[in-house]
Amino acid sequence: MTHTHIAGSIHADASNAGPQWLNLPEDLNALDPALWPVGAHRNEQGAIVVAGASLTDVVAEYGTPAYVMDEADFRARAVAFRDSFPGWNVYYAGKALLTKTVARWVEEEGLNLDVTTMGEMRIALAGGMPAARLGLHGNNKSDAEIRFALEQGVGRIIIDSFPEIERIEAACRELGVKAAALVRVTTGVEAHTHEYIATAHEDQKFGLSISGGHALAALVRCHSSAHIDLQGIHSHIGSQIFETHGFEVAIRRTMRLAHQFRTATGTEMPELDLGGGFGIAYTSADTPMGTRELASAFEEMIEHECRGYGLQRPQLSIEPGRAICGPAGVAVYEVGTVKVVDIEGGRARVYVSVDGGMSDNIRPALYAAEYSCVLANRVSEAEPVLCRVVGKHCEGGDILIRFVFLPGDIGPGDLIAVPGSGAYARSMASNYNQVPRPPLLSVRDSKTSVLLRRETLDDLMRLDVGE
Ligand SMILES: Cc1ncc(COP(=O)(O)O)c(C=O)c1O
Ligand SMILES: N[C@@H](CCCC[NH3+])C(=O)O
Repeated sequence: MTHTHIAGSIHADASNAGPQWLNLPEDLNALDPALWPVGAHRNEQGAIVVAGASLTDVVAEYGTPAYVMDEADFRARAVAFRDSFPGWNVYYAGKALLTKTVARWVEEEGLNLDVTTMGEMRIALAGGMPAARLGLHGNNKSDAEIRFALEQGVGRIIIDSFPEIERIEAACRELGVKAAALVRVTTGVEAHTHEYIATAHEDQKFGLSISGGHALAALVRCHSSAHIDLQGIHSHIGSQIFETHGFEVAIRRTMRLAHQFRTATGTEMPELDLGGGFGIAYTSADTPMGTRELASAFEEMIEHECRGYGLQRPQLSIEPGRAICGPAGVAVYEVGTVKVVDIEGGRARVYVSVDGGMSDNIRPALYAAEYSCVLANRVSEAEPVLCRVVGKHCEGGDILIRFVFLPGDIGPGDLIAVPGSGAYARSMASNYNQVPRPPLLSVRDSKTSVLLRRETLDDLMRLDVGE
């Protein structure tokens, strides 16, 4: 197959250089190890290989779009958290990506699992995660969810409101059990991330405010409840965070709250859960922290606060999601069209359309999240061209990658692969435009397994029970 330079004379000159953070890569065929599953490389034909499987072979069998997870990479990242935080409870946040198999990997690597809904509880249990190792979150848990969690013996419920305390007490009374619980608090931290994924500033739906006094009132209320076994304080400041500063403020405020709780009740708070939110690299401009670096920063901050208040070191917990599954997953798409569009200033933009889009990755549309991609089925020596990768949906905002340099001979039938697609892509996927959701495949020692099969039009037709 010959590859024509469809993008014509559009070169990576200054006027088409894209945003400041985007560097012109020295080698467009290279795979930045900061973005890709460990060991990802190109084979002799130039195709990308993940965990021993070439993406061209994988899509020849399963089609595109597809999410491809490197099982060993996922497990290694889970183990890195487990081993970097010895003595801590590490809960993998299932909202980032959860299937029965993923729950099994998490269980086998000795992590616990954070779930948010009946669906997540059911999948986690079906995957063999013991109920005692589940933590149930949610700002609007239903009675059915609370009851199910208590019946199954879910290890802890993270309480998010006063009405929920009453609902839990009522269910406990009925079932004759006591609920282990933490109270999620709002620390007022303005995490440096997108507004929609920052969760500790005051004006949002999660948790009970420390500054408003609701958090302490809820803790005291739970402490005195005959039906609740209060385990601790929970804080989650947001997601895709790169610095420790926000966590430092959260630790200071939650430890002061623990001190106030001891003053009010004479009891030390047994546990502090700092939530998740640890950022990953989606483009080469991102610089996430390592797990050991995070652990020692947190340990130091907590020790400092404990010393200051004369508190014992509480049991500590974290809930990483994205940082475990995100970099282990790659999304593969087939290019359908390449179009050069004139834009202002006599410039042009190259639109590369792929066979997926906002239905399989809503993050760019929802959070203006940046991604990167490379040509996946071959190498190319063509000149780099600044491209915009878009999906196939009826929506102008259906943009997967706003700015990326791709070889100028990219064309229909080529594959592109998007690293960092293991988190919040399949788990947030939709059927917009009646598009069936892609399969989730995992590769281990060159062998590919299906974790979630591709949805079919028959699946969609079966849901439509109207006349
Ligand atoms: C309570 C809670 N814990 C953990 C997480 C996981 O976050 P991340 O995937 O960014 O680590 C989230 C999501 O932001 C969350 O809401
Ligand atoms: N879903 C978000 C993160 C927040 C999810 C959990 N509170 C993302 O894709 O980045």
